[in-house]
Amino acid sequence: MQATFEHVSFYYGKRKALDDVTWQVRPGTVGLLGPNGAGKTTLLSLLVTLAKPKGGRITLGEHDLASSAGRREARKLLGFVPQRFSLAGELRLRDTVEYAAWVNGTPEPGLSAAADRALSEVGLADRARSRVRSLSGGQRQRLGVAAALAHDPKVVVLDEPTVGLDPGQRLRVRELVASIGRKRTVVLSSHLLEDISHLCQRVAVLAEGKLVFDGSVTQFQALVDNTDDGSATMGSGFERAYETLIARLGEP
Ligand SMILES: Nc1ncnc2c1ncn2[C@@H]1O[C@H](COP(=O)(O)OP(=O)(O)OP(=O)(O)O)[C@@H](O)[C@H]1O
Repeated sequence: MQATFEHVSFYYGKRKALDDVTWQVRPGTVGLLGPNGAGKTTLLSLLVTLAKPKGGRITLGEHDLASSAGRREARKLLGFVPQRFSLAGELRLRDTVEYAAWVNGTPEPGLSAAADRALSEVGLADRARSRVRSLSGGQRQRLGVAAALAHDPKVVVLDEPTVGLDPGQRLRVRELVASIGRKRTVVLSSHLLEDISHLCQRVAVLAEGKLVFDGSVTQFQALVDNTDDGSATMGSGFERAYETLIARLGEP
């Protein structure tokens, strides 16, 4: 499933958060990078129909997100794990995921099966009857992913899914995102270059609301000067490519 942004702009009041963004999300896993305030969350909010662009056009598959009918149909195809979400501690995991499936249009007779499938996909099937409040941070994050998967979306959008997790939990969530990406189109925003380099086939970089890079991981890594043997800079080729790109933006 493909999503297309054509000359998309977005403002908060007079503040421009996205500036003439033209971008194609193709099947596979794409990583969205950029400094703080670059516009990543805004871009994802537009993609998942939480906000409407002030200019330009977004389509998901054949659905134009400008119309309410288009947004309604697109929502059935989209799963979203926001940067911050709250869960009701008193609810059991299965009820939480069933509710998410229902909200996203899954018909009543299929709710229980949908919840079981999603909980099993995130490795929480054995906790289906536990209360949400008993979960660890990593498990809560995986429950959020289960809620986003419950209606079996074709495109899954994750905003900083590993933030605040310890290394073990981060690895588990990363493995989960990798497995989701084998079956679905995934858009992943993360500050952790390691997450992106491990999981993504393509990379998009936003800076000050503009899309300043869109290409394959190989093209991204080729941004590093070939004559640079890396001895002067710490970090992987991926990290050096990102640093090179951001440094170039600051040049006159
Ligand atoms: N609700 C809002 N009202 C006003 N300005 C906002 C609002 N949300 C975001 N902005 C501004 O829009 C710009 C883009 O913000 P956005 O949150 O999309 O960036 P981001 O790349 O996701 O940042 P971060 O990495 O810090 O999460 C920033 O300058 C931010 O201050």
